[in-house]
Amino acid sequence: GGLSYGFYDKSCPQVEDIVRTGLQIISLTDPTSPAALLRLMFHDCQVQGCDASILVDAAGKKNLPLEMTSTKNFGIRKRETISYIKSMVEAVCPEQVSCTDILILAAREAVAMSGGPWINVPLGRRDSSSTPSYKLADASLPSANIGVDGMLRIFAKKGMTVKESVAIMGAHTVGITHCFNLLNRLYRREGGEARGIEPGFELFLKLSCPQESLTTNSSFVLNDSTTLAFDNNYYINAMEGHGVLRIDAEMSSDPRTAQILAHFAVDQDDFFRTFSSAFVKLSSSGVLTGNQGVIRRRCNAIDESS
Ligand code: HEM
Ligand SMILES: [Ca+2]
Ligand SMILES: [Ca+2]
Repeated sequence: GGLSYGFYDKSCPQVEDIVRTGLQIISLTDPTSPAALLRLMFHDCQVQGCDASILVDAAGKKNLPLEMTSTKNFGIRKRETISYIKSMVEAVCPEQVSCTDILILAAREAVAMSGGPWINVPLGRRDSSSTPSYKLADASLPSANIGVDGMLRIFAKKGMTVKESVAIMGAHTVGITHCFNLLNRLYRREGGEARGIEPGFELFLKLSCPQESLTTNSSFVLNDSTTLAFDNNYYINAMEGHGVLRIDAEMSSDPRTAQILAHFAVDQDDFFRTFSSAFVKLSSSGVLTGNQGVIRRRCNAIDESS
């Protein structure tokens, strides 16, 4: 509701091209940027809706602990690239395009640029004029050790089918996981034996993330074996017991998700189609439109006057 295709046709027809160019420049300097931007979109939309709240830096007299200080946002990277693209957009169409739409378009380009589907997204989102505290982020973002139940609940709230929920998890076909997020999975197993992990792969994860490394925060493993390519390898890996996170692994044995996983592992086209409809649902959740919210001039700051 409130979003439309071609929203900027009159006010900023160049915006989609500018975002694409910006992302090409950003990925040349760091080819892992597309993955970071895709996760950034999810973490923004999950907390107070898609409203660029995650981009705001604490500043001035309102130096509050904002959502970025939540440990659930550990590993979030590349927030500043949205401000960079925003400045490119402002130079051509000042005060027309929201930071939120730029973030969604950047995530869309991130998928396409990595070899995934090109997703047609409706636009017209506005930016929040308030930012939640870290407490809302703590409560709204999934824990790194979530299982199938919790995952399905999160995406059902966004109107996704089970198939779409499995498809949106395919975002883990790109990017990395820091060892910090594997602590519970590898060394503090409260629920007993891990499901869906092949012993050789578990050994590999433990060697990549020795217990001592978990406090240093910088070591990581790849989310799938083709970490820069948006493909269906994530599902093939998960079927073989090579899922990195608990959710990546457990979907292969849960009766609600196993067959969908097996299907995406052999049908990349259907994965792409289903991912696209799931992406539109995720990126349209809890949005501000019309006269709600603002169009920020700078993505990382909320003007005291507005
Ligand atoms: C229940 C759902 C999910 C859980 C529990 C989860 C958990 C995680 C965790 C723990 C990481 C590792 C972060 C790090 O250590 O730096 C990660 C990475 C990532 N996630 Fe998810 N995720 C979920 C859903 C999603 C969704 C819906 C998307 C996007 C549509 C997404 C995209 C990504 C991407 C692209 C990365 C790699 C980020 C990078 O390379 O910096 N995830 N996820
Ligand atoms: Ca948000
Ligand atoms: Ca991949």
